[in-house]
Amino acid sequence: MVFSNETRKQTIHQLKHTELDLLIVGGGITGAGVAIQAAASGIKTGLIEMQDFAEGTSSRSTKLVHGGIRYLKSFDVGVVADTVKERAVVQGIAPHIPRPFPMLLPIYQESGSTFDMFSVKIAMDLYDRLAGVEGSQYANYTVTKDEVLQREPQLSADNLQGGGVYLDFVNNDARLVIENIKEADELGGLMASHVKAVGVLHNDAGQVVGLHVKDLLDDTEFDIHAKLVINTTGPWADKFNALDDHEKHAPTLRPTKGVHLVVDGSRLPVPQPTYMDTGLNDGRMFFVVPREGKTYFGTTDTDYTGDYEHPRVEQEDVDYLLKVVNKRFPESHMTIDDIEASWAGLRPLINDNGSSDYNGGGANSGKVSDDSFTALIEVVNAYEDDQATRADVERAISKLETAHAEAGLSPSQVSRGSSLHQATDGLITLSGGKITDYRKMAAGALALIRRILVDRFNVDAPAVDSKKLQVSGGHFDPTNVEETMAFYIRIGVDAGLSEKEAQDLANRFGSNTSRVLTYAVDGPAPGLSLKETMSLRYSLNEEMTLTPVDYLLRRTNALLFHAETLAELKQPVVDEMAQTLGWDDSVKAQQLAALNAAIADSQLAYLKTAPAPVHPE
Ligand SMILES: Cc1cc2nc3c(=O)[nH]c(=O)nc-3n(C[C@H](O)[C@H](O)[C@H](O)COP(=O)(O)OP(=O)(O)OC[C@H]3O[C@@H](n4cnc5c(N)ncnc54)[C@H](O)[C@@H]3O)c2cc1C
Ligand SMILES: O=P(O)(O)OC[C@H](O)CO
Repeated sequence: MVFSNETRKQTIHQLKHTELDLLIVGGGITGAGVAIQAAASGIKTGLIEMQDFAEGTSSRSTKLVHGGIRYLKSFDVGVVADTVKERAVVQGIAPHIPRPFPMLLPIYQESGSTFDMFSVKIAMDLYDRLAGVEGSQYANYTVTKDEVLQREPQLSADNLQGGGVYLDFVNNDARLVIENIKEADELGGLMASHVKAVGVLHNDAGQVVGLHVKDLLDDTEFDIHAKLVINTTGPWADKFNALDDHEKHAPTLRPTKGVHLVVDGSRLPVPQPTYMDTGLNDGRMFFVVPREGKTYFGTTDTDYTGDYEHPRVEQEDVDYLLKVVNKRFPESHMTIDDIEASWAGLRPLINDNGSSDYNGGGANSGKVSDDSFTALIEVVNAYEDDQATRADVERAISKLETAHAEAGLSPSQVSRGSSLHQATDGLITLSGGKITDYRKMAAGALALIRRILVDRFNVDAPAVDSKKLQVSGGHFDPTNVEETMAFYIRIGVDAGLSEKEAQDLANRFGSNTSRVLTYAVDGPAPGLSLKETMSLRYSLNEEMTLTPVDYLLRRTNALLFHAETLAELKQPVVDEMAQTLGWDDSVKAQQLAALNAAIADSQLAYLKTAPAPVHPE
């Protein structure tokens, strides 16, 4: 049991009895990126995640590693420059995960268009230059209206001018997280899922020295002591900071919900990822992405104040996305009954203007939100009562210096930049950003963490080159992906798999494939194929997979892109997990019920069976 339910018990024991150098709270891509770099530097690192790893936003993205070409329109060149350069870095450290897949950008002449044929070429040239792909096989080019329709004959031809084609990457977001977490564990990090931070510990000097946490698997509570704590809780960042009763953390997040829907590829056949204006003059662009015989499309971008752990797809989200897809693909006549799966996630957008050094500020508008204004007044009052320092006031003012008109920005206008901040009690918060620039965000945080460790604690942790720090499964030459995959496919076939099955495992597990193949020496588990047996047993023993939903949604994506296999797959998966994890019948029944609920939610059963709205005559 390398990274499993068994080893989790030992990890919890160590977290209780070790003073860490660094405690990370939040096991999405941001926390995972910090964990792998900290552990690689020899920093005594712990990470706690209250759900499954990646169960928050980092398994609910558009599953792209991309620079956000549309951000060029709002001159957020800083974010684009950071993220588009990071595409190649992420591919280099996780070569079995992001794959290059040129994007088609159809251009329509209509009010509110993001680009026209002239500006799209400028944007693509800038995008390529920032990414360093000019002159390569992936250099961008424009195509005529006929060429666009040749590629996607179902696209509406009305006002279609032509299109652009430029490089971006498709990604497996949840897999990228778990591979970082596994590597951090391999490097000595203490990684624990289903542990929730419920309080912040301070010493007599008012400095943060750890967290009070709850193991959600057995409801026990305990303290974890650490020299430094970093908040990487994404959309929850303000909620977590509110636990810190020694500090007045101004709210910074403006979470917006984004929804994706999945249909069979035959219902919406696109040969490549396609990105275009919605055509509703709402400032939104819209992805349509082919994946494993399906097509998914999205997203919405709406302010959100609901349940952060379970953001739901609502009728208005479905109506919006179907309206857009039926406008752009008028022959598809898509309805809710075509939807096979769906997911909703929360963007951790930074509402205030105190973005990190990674991002450009916005035009100085002078207008600020009530929250920011109140926070400033409170810190000035505290200063006058000798409860805050001059630095606190200066920090609050600096947050307003390049103020966006926060209240005036639509969700899609808010920068996708990141923020790195240390409060006076020492608590560090790394928030915002995207999956694509997670490595760079973490590198910035590690530079701060290493500086504090040496200045305050005389802990001198060596820097690592995070651009070469490969994740689990990614230990091979990133310039040789096809040949490496061919090798793992060959050994998979030798182990009794079909070519297709071997390819699936090689794509999923990369350089770990050799270990995966050892997990079915005694043949397939009852009701499972040899491939599924290998994959499930490896995932239970080496990927901290604790529930059927962990496996079918986040470790394999079957729930999203292979809905037709679930009826046959779910019971044998639950049976094999029960066998391995020692579940009694009642636990088994609970797990099967939770899986059925997750499948029903993904398939929008609660909307499909809802009575049709009664329209007044
Ligand atoms: C619809 C949509 C589409 C997107 N598409 C893309 C894309 O294609 N490419 C891209 O690069 N980016 C994309 N993004 C942005 C990207 O998904 C996010 O920036 C990124 O996933 C945020 O990761 P995170 O680790 O900061 O947050 P999360 O992944 O949400 O992780 C935070 C974790 O903290 C945990 N947590 C919270 N409170 C506590 C606590 N008290 N104790 C313990 N744990 C706690 C949560 O359970 C959660 O797992 C998209 C986002 C959305 C919503
Ligand atoms: O935040 P947006 O609007 O750029 O949308 C996120 C995309 O779907 C992929 O990053």
